[in-house]
Amino acid sequence: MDVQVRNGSFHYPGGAPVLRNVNFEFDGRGVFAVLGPNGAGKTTLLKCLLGLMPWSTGESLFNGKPLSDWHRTDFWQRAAYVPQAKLSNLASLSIAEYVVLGRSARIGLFSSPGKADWIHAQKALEEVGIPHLSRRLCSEVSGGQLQLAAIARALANDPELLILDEPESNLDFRNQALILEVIDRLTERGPGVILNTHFPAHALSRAKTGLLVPRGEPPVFAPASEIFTEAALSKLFGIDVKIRTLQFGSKTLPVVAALP
Ligand SMILES: Nc1ncnc2c1ncn2[C@@H]1O[C@H](COP(=O)(O)OP(=O)(O)OP(=O)(O)O)[C@@H](O)[C@H]1O
Repeated sequence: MDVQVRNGSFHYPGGAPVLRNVNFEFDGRGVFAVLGPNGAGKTTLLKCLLGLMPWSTGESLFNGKPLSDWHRTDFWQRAAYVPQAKLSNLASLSIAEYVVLGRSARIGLFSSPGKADWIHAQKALEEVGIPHLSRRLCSEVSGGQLQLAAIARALANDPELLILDEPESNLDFRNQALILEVIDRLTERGPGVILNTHFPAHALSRAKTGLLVPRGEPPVFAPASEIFTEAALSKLFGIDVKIRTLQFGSKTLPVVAALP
């Protein structure tokens, strides 16, 4: 699904502007990365993009159509959003029940999930490597496992567009790699991924295009090769950043270091 933001700006009621002059386009193929320091407005940007909070000015368009013209159910059958992990009020659900909720936009308002919905949920749990946790309560798994379940919940919806807000932040080294693998498999099959990440190496290794979100300045939209550079990242984070590549057989992996 093609995604565009035109002239987006946002301020909380009575507050200073958090975002201004947000302009970007993602063709819905591969990975689009969002990178910036804490508090710059990346989560706010994702919420405004998806209409979960209203842009103060500007608009989001999906497949060229303003979000306001989309039927909500139609939109949420195609898009899935994974916010930063929170247990909230879902603690009493099993992981399988939590994941099947990802099918909500495809299940009638007064209907219960059918066999096909449970199969989708189980497949999604397998995709993120935690099918064995399906009967466990959400309150009985770790923060990282809950994060994996949240991603499974989004995958259960078979989205065309997946929006991930810091999906790796709660995860150990192995599970971070697992999520990147899931993203790779997914984007090969078709769905596009918008990835808000605190890991420049993840943005650098996956994204074709992206958005740098500095604090208090308009975001910079450009091809990854232009914005995920030592100079741009050093300026963005206010610290000397060095990028090197490591070769492992046929794989080239970027390594990004911040030098104090
Ligand atoms: N409900 C709110 N009311 C007022 N200000 C808020 C609210 N939520 C967030 N903010 C402020 O808006 C700014 C942007 O917050 P946001 O969560 O979008 O940043 P972020 O770039 O996603 O940060 P992080 O990388 O730390 O997750 C911050 O300065 C934050 O303090």
